[in-house]
Amino acid sequence: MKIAIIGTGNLGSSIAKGLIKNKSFSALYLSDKNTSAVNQFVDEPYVKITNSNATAVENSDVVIFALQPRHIEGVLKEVEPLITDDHVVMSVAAGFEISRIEGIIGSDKQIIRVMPNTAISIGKSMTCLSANDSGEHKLGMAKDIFNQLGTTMVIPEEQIQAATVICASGIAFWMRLVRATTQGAIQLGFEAEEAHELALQTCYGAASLLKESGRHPEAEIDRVTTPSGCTIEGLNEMEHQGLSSSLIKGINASFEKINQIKNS
Ligand SMILES: NC(=O)C1=CN([C@@H]2O[C@H](COP(=O)(O)OP(=O)(O)OC[C@H]3O[C@@H](n4cnc5c(N)ncnc54)[C@H](OP(=O)(O)O)[C@@H]3O)[C@@H](O)[C@H]2O)C=CC1
Ligand SMILES: O=C(O)[C@@H]1CCC=N1
Repeated sequence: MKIAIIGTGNLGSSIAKGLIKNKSFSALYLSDKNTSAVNQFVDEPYVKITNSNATAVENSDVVIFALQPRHIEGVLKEVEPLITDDHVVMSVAAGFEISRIEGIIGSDKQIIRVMPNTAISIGKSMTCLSANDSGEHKLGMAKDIFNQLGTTMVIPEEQIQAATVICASGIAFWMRLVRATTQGAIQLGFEAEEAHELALQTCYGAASLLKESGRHPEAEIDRVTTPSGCTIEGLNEMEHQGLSSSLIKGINASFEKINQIKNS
């Protein structure tokens, strides 16, 4: 499989890193105006780094557009004459709907919207996928690619905005919680590095326990909260201060913003 990534910034370079780690391509073209984020891969076998989006498209089967919403339209117009019926066009651009891509390259082209997060660089992304009618039969192939880089879920396109908030932005929300826990641990007397390790491994343990046990978070919480103990004291204070409510409000604010991006 010959893959091109156009736009190798934060997310494009993360996807490249994950793909290179897995060696899951016969050629990987990485195209950007400024390739500094991927120059580290210059000696990797079958990886070609270029400033030419056209070269990347012409030499690939799958083209992943990892551009900011304000740039994707111009680049799609630039390479549109080179996109054939055999290409699978993937876009990770937040808020940029399949109908807008179809409006530029045609609804007969195979198009898949892909919404990963930056953990794709280490093979731990939650990646949501949606296709247009022409691209529907390529969803299996897309799942094969992205299952090597984490977990995938095929969803209707109407839900991609929500998935962007929960999974793509969501990784930042979780990191902020880790950071806040670290700050609390420092206040309780740990050195910063120790505090970070304590917070991180505890967060990792919580996610792993839920994933492996399949149990509801509240069932696991019940196993931690000793009656009249310190855990329920802390949890109740957090809820009095609006922990769950503030997370849900943040998720809704993020969703409102992405809908503004969609309509701009
Ligand atoms: N970052 C994330 O975690 C996630 C991002 N997304 C979406 O992915 C997209 C990319 O985001 P992100 O990686 O953070 O953005 P970045 O700005 O980091 O990356 C975009 C890259 O595209 C380059 N670029 C701009 N114009 C062109 C062009 N004409 N030809 C080739 N390359 C060009 C930019 O160069 P320059 O900087 O010089 O303009 C930059 O290196 C966005 O649409 C975002 O919504 C989706 C999920 C998660
Ligand atoms: O913040 C953003 O708009 C992009 C989309 C999701 C993650 N980063």
